[in-house]
Amino acid sequence: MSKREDYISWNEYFMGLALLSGKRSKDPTTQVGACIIDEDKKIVGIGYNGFPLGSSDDNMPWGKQGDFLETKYPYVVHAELNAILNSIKSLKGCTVYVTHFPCNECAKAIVQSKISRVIYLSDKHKDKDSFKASKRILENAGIKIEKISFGSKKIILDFDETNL
Ligand SMILES: Nc1ccn([C@H]2C[C@H](O)[C@@H](COP(=O)(O)O)O2)c(=O)n1
Ligand SMILES: [Zn+2]
Repeated sequence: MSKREDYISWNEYFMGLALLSGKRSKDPTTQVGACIIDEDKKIVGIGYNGFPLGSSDDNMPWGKQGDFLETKYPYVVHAELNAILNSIKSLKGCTVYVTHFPCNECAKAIVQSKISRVIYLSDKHKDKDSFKASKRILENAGIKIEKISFGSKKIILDFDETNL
């Protein structure tokens, strides 16, 4: 019997984990996931966007417009920051896979934690100033930035045990 040839690539594996992590997000508009790996391709941090620990989701707003204090924006912890805060070791030289290009606040945290590469899937917020600032922060710090695309590739997770 010869080996399987249609196994997933490392990029598909780690971005897949970032996408799966984003599925935990309760944000009704944008679900973001991040997965940090070290130079040995070991997963060292993972996260998604959500309210801070202990903040009941039922008491916090998920809106986007109107009174700033009644929107999600001042309260949500971004996926990249959660992945950094959840990390189990120093992140020097690590790579972060993130479903959406980091904002300026996450870019600062990425730089400060010495992550050296950002691989992202979507730049849907690219016209916002915070994302222009973020690109500047990352580029100025010499962080490698890569957009990956898998075309229309889909990975289906089947939880039916009889199909395993
Ligand atoms: N790189 C990013 C970008 C965004 N987020 C979070 C922050 C919010 O929960 C949501 C964006 O909401 P929208 O303005 O699209 O309604 O995504 C993140 O965690 N990391
Ligand atoms: Zn952010």
